[in-house]
Formats: sequence, structure tokens, C-alpha cells
Amino acid sequence: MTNQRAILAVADLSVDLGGRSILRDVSFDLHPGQLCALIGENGAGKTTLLRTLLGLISQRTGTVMIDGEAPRKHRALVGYVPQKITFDPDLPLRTRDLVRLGLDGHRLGLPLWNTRTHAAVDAALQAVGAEDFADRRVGELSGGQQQRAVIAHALVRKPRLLILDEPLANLDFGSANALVDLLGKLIAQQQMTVLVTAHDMNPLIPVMDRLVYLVDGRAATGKVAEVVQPEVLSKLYGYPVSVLRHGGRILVLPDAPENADVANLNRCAGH
Ligand SMILES: Nc1ncnc2c1ncn2[C@@H]1O[C@H](COP(=O)(O)OP(=O)(O)OP(=O)(O)O)[C@@H](O)[C@H]1O
Repeated sequence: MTNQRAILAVADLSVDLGGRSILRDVSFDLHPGQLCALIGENGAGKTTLLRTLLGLISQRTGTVMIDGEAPRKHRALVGYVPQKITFDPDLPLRTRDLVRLGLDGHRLGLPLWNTRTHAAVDAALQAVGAEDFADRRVGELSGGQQQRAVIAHALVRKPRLLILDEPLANLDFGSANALVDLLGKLIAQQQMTVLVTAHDMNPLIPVMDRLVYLVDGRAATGKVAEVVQPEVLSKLYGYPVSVLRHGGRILVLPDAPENADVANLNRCAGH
């Protein structure tokens, strides 16, 4: 545990939407240089948690602090890469224009370029390895290249916390591995804190050191080795599960399939 102040501190967070309880008593801290995987099956509450951290949804109870303040006060400290962005191939927007919009795209009017903006955009493009397609239209890029462009857009204001919602979902094996490597590099080089959601924790194993494991709005949180334990996860699921480690992969499987939603467990384990 580091003595530095947590960049993100979530305590006893509960969120209701449409009269339903979606998140219940979620608590975790993230410090500079940590990568936390937010793992859960469809509907577990991952996006709801991210939107609450961004200050877009209000909690029923509990607190969210970003560098000691409420999320709305610290928007500039957070870079956000949403799920599923698609660009029309005919959109007249180069990769570097998209990244430029990350600096002040929320303001009306055409963005102006100057030495400072050129330098910031070049640095963000370089950080994600997007120099080669910086002048191509974003809509013409591959899925993996678009993902890098959107991450550069989030990075250009030098956030301290980078939040990515399901960034691996539409990538092939090679592109997913390349993105995981990139996240590891950003943490090592910039002491950034990264929170990334996924259904399957396995692709993130090389870089993740913390885990928020969500099941039906409740979370087990902490170091990976603490959370991925049969006792911890059995309590969370409400029925016995086993944790199998094989070939560098982690599989979470029900002990008593007749009592478990096997399809959901398998999805969470990445089958
Ligand atoms: N505005 C809303 N009003 C009511 N219920 C909502 C609302 N938004 C989400 N929900 C419900 O909250 C639950 C959690 O949804 P959320 O999108 O956070 O899950 P998720 O883990 O991100 O799922 P996925 O992996 O499918 O994206 C779901 O049951 C969903 O139907």
C-alpha cells in the first residue's frame, strides 16, 4: 500500500436506477500507477459504476472522490474511453483532428492550432503509437487503430485516471494484446492510473494488479490474488465456485452447476 493519496476512492457506494438497486455497497481505492480491472457479466453494473465515477449518475448512498474531491470538480483529471464508438468512413475527420478535439472539443467554434496544441496532439499520438495513421480519416481505420485514436483523444489532456469501458470487446487476439501492452506502457511511463472494464479478466492478467469483481451489483475488491479466491467469489455469487489456474489463465467455475447460472459464469470466465 502506498502513502500517496488515492486518485480514486469509492466508499460504500450504492446506486439505484429506475427504482431498482443496481450497485450495492461498493468500496475500493486506486493509487497512481495501478491498473484495476472491473470484471462482470452483462448487466452486473460495470457501466453504471463508471458513469457514477464520472459524475453522470448520482449515488443513493456512499462517496466517490477523485483526488479528494467530488467527480464533477475534477473532470480534467479523468480521461474516458466509452464503449462502442463508430465513425462513418466519409466523416472528414483525421485522427489528429479527433485527438485535437480532446483538448477543447466541448467548446463551440473551430479549434485553433498553435505550437502548444500541435505538441500536445503529437505527444498523445506518439503515446499510443498512432503516428503512422495520424493524417488518415478515423472512419477508414481498423478497429484496433480507431481504439488507439480514441485513447489518444482521452490522453491529450494528460489525465491522471484513464477509464476505458470494454476496450477489448471488438478486438481480435493480436489487437487486444497490443492494447494491453499499451496500457502497461502508459502506467509504467506516466504513472497513470487505469480502470478498465471487461467480461473476461484473462487478457488483462499481464498488467492488472487490482480487481473489482462485480456480480449483480455487489463487488469483491482488492489485489488480484486476494479477490480471485474460491471463498471470496463463492460468497459473492451466493453458491460454491472453484478458481482454476491453468496455462497462465484463470477460470471461475461453479462447483454445483445445478445451482448456478453456468452460462453467465462461463461468460465471465471468458469461454
Ligand atoms: N437508466 C436505467 N434505468 C433502469 N435500469 C438501468 C438503467 N441503466 C441500466 N440499468 C440496469 O442496470 C443494470 C446494470 O447495467 P449496466 O449497463 O451497468 O451493466 P454492465 O455490467 O455494464 O453490462 P454490459 O456488460 O452488458 O454492458 C442492468 O440490469 C440494466 O438493465
